[in-house]
Amino acid sequence: MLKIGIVGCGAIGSQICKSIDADSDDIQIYAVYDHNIDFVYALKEKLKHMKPEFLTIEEMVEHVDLVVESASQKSVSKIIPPALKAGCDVMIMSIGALADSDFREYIYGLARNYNCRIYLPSGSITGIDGLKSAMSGEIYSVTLTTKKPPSGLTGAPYILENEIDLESIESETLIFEGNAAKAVESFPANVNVAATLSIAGIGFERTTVRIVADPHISRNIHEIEVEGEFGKFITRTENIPSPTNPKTSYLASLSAIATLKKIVSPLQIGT
Ligand SMILES: NC(=O)C1=CN([C@@H]2O[C@H](COP(=O)(O)OP(=O)(O)OC[C@H]3O[C@@H](n4cnc5c(N)ncnc54)[C@H](OP(=O)(O)O)[C@@H]3O)[C@@H](O)[C@H]2O)C=CC1
Ligand SMILES: O=C([O-])CC(=O)C(=O)O
Repeated sequence: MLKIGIVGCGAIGSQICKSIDADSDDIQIYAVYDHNIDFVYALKEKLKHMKPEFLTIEEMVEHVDLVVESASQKSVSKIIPPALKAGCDVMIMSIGALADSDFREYIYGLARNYNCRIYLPSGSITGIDGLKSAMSGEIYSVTLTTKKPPSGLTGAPYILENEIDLESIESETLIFEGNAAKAVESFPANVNVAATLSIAGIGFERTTVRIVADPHISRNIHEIEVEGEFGKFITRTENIPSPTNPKTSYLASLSAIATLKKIVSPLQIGT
């Protein structure tokens, strides 16, 4: 039985709990934590089989095998180092926090020293399997084009700093183009997938990101184009947003659940 603790009980954390509660004999939600205490109690009430404890990160690492971060980029530095130092594996959803190369190397070092694993789910994109395979040869370019309804970009630092009036956008508009390092810093709650692509592929400096606001779409669309020695692939994922957080696609939660199930399965499929 894999005992897990979840920090962050919003769209992704709640969906993980509900799905594991409904359908897993091999995984136990042992503990949950969110700084919105009401969210935690509301979630606990919805679970039919499991009765997770409400524990802080310092408390939960004493009991669980794996800690899931589904909170925010800022929370990652508070959650992941103590979990690894306590010998827990970790799964990170706010992958943009790993754009900081010093922090990234620090947690890779902790994982090596404490013999732990760091899981980074594919999230709301498709094509990570192909990119990982292609990385065994030379890659020439990786481009992510993310298209969201303007409302899905509200509150992003780049939007605020550049005083972009999202409500006045009437047609498909390119809002940002740059490398993944800058994209993740500018849109921390929108393009964690750019960080996932960078880590799986050619890095934050060489991965290109385009962010488009389109008032005529209701889905979060991620298009990925990879060119390399192998040839070229293109993926396009049209994501239904999570009902409780339109910035987050439902597939991101499903990907976290699939990663947990993969950990406890004897069958490892895909690259
Ligand atoms: N890898 C991927 O493909 C994807 C990653 N994400 C990322 O995953 C993370 C979770 O997403 P989602 O579930 O939609 O987010 P939500 O905002 O729906 O839920 C996150 C919850 O965690 C809480 N929280 C934030 N910081 C802390 C902290 N330090 N300690 C305890 N609780 C905290 C939040 O509270 P409050 O809001 O009050 O701070 C909120 O209740 C986000 O960072 C998001 O950007 C999202 C989609 C795809
Ligand atoms: O869920 C999505 O569509 C993508 C997202 O928010 C992220 O990568 O942070």
